[in-house]
Amino acid sequence: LSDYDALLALKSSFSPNPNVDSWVSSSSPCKDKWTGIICTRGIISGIRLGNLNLSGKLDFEVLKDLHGLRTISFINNSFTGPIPEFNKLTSLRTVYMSGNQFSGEIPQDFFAQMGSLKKLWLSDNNFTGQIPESLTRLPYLTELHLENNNFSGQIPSFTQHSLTEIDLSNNDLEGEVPASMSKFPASAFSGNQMLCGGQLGTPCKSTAVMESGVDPSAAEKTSNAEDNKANNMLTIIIVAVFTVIILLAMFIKSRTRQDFDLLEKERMPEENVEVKVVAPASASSVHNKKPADSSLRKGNGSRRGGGSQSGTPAMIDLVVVNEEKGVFGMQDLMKATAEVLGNGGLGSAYKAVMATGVSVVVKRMREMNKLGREGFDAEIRRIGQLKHRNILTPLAYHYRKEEKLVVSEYVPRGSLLYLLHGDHGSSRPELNWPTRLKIIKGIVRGLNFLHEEYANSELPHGNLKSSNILLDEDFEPRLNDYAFYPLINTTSAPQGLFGLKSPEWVQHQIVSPKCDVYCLGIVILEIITSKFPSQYLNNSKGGVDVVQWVHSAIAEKREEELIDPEMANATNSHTEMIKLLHIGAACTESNPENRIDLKEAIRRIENL
Ligand SMILES: Nc1ncnc2c1ncn2[C@@H]1O[C@H](COP(=O)(O)OP(=O)(O)OP(=O)(O)O)[C@@H](O)[C@H]1O
Repeated sequence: LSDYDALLALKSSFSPNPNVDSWVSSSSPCKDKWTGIICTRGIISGIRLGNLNLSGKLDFEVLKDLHGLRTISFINNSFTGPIPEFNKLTSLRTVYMSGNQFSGEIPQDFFAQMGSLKKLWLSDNNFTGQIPESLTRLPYLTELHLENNNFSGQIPSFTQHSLTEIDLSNNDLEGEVPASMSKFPASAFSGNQMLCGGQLGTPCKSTAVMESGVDPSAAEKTSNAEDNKANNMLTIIIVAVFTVIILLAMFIKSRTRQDFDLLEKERMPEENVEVKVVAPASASSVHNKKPADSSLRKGNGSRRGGGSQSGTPAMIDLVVVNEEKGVFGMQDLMKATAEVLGNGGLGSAYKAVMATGVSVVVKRMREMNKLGREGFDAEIRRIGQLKHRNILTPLAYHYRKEEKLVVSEYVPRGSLLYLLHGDHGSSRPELNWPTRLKIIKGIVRGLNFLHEEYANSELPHGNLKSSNILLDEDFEPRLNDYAFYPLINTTSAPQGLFGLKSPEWVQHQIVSPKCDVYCLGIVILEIITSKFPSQYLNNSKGGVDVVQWVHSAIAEKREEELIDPEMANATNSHTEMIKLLHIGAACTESNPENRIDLKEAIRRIENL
């Protein structure tokens, strides 16, 4: 369906109404300003038909091809029936359906494909049944309004940090408000008779009492002895719960520090013990330049490596492979304030701000035993020597058989993934075309550098994706987590490296530098469309299949639809954007034989 056919089909799905008389086939939705249609440079980005006395049913499936559509609002009308299938529109960011007469249960997985959804308003309707659990898995959800309905059952646990506004008041919800939602005020839950928990001031009865189905008024009539027993049980449970909470809080507080502690505690007995340490040939470690393969006495005095007491033999804790940010050791990391950044396919990442003011990221790698200590040392040392403005060079590493650390400079603006899809509130920097083009050019320059440095490698980068592209203050990109293919255990590599999500690996386990070109294509399409690629997910649930989308749009000559509406005003640059979409498509050809090579992609991009 063309845009205009799609809107006319939507119109015919609800009852005739003079308020949408401007929607007629002889005119155009954007140019002729159809009622409620919001266009951003010729692309339909919103439908706002609130307070227009509309009624009947809504068929949203007909809007499936409106790829620029981000917002729909039908508030305060008289629509009836079950929840309309706006979940077929997987790119929607805001949905306002409050103040209608929608009714019935919402399927639990209704929102499973709506990975971009940020704001959902379904308040003041007649919905029943449980709150759909799929809402708890929407990564960018910020506002959720379900108040004044008849939702029942327990509240599922919303753990998203993005969620800042929630209203579940005046429903029939029951049970305990999940602990993860304690930051929300009592008013968010009021008017639910059977709800209990901290902020409501109604302590919950013990599970045993609730599950036994005993009516509280009947319980009151039971003997004093039973009351006392129940009260005692309740007290024990409350005390236990508080103890657990306090322990948990203490544990979380000390967790990050412990994480670092663990890294160097080799679980040695307390008495002095001889350990063999293979000292890297020219390591600039904090214990500087030990002779290779030296036998070092390790005891209580020197257990906590990183304290570089001169002359004290100690285990080599942190091997500095690049001194650009100075020389530091494990103890400096241990003294640092640390925070968890995330958990990726290769391991978890922590930010640590050291006493010197230098901020670093420490990444714990789990599955890197393919080469052994010397091989690992050689590879990281080699990476540590790389110098290119679009490459983030690691600063140091720590080696243990069961776990490795790689330390890099912290890049304050964070990743391209966060810039494109993160929740920035109102402070998200404008992502105009020149900025996006600059980012893409920086990425290919960095990638080209790696392909030259690792000309003999099967997979020079191996893990190119938006979370591994960090941006400095001027939006200059720096590639991260590259050249790990030779290090990663064979069985873990497909899970850990995005390069192995290329079709030739998935189908035939073929690895080549062209896998990096495929990843580059995904990043290009992600940057132009601002869509989260489904290719980044392991379960193909959520995100947008940008490859399929671009290939079909090109075949049908409707590439304009893919361009992020935020860039719609840059009319002079649309030709360039479409050229870049074609380059992205050529990079993501599923057959590597038909895929352009990196040099060709770079030549075309540099010509833009
Ligand atoms: N040096 C850094 N500076 C700033 N942010 C960083 C840095 N390194 C990683 N991050 C961010 O920390 C988060 C977690 O990183 P991590 O590398 O663990 O996950 P990932 O990139 O999603 O997966 P993978 O393990 O496959 O690389 C990501 O959002 C990433 O962009």
